[in-house]
Amino acid sequence: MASEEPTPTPLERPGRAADAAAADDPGDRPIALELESVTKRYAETTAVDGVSLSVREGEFFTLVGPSGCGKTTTLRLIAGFESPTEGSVRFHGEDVTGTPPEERDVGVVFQNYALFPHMSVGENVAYGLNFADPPGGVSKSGRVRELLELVDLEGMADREPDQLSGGQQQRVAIARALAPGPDVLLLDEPMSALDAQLRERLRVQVRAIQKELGITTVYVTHDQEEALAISDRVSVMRAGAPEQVAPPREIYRRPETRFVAEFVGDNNVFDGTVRSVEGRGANGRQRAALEVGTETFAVDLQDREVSVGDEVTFCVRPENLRIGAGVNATTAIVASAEFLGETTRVHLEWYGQELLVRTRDPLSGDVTVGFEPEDAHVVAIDRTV
Ligand SMILES: Nc1ncnc2c1ncn2[C@@H]1O[C@H](COP(=O)(O)OP(=O)(O)OP(=O)(O)O)[C@@H](O)[C@H]1O
Repeated sequence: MASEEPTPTPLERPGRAADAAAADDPGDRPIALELESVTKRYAETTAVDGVSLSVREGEFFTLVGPSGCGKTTTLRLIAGFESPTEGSVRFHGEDVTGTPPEERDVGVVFQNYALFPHMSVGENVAYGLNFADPPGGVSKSGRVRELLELVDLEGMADREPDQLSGGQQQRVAIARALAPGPDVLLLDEPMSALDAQLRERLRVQVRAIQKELGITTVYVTHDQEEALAISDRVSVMRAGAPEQVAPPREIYRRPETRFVAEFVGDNNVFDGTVRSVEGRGANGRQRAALEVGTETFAVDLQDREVSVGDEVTFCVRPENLRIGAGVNATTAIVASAEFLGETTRVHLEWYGQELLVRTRDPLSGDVTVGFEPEDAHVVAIDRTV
């Protein structure tokens, strides 16, 4: 008799949220939405280029990348505002490629709030119901009240949108998108119109709302720091396709390509040639001696296999470049410094290449920097054979 039970509202989805919370690894949850080999072309431009990805139930999944890499188009393909030139979109295994947006059970939040200025906050949220009855058998006003409570705007129903701050307006837009109890929430750069402080506060609130509802969420941003802070998994996109899809820590610590290494956070990227490969050290990993210009550095290979003569690209995060360190030591010249409060970001000149290092103490002149072999991460190998 399940079909006779009222549809649960998102606020009443503790089962789903609890299930999602119980499964620590999002990889254990069923797939909520999937793109398979999706391409979108506009005349000369290929906006999305053969993208395959899947998002699990209750997952917060972020598309991040530079301007024009296809983030918004990917989101619009999921929403149904665009149809793919090739490929298919599936929700819970069901093909929705030809299904119009209003039949897809998605709530969408755009960058510019898009609230109706002549309607009150409460009327704006109620509009999200699209004249349908509220889910869960609650009254329309009850539904508006519970949504405003969810987004921390209780008591604001009678205000006009222009009496609210940008962050509050965006929370009204989120409440409106959630009103009909959608299965999936899609957010396209929802914070880019806000100042830095508001953005940081709103991203904590958005994550809390998403977790409370356990709602599958796809989020678009060009801000890599925001992507790392808010997501379960991140897809770093480049030229219409994902370059790496992984949890934030993995994206940061183990970027798979030079592009990801350079796009996400500060990094020092080196190109070297393998001169020798040592056996496994105490940590069980192989270590290579890499010639970079006139220097030779010892680099842990983690699980990568290299041969003598291979060209290898590796990176070392600025916080892992140690001043005065004895291991892998080399000399660089201080070019400039930016005081950031907790730390200072120092730009060093090193054989025509810029290196970044983070320190607490002021630096000047010539400095010795080094890094531990295990703090280097190999991002690409160009084999000689
Ligand atoms: N309706 C359209 N007609 C023609 N080209 C389009 C259309 N929409 C997007 N494009 C092009 O497709 C590419 C991807 O655009 P998209 O908006 O998806 O990128 P984005 O990563 O979201 O960029 P941004 O961060 O600047 O919003 C761009 O080159 C863009 O100019």
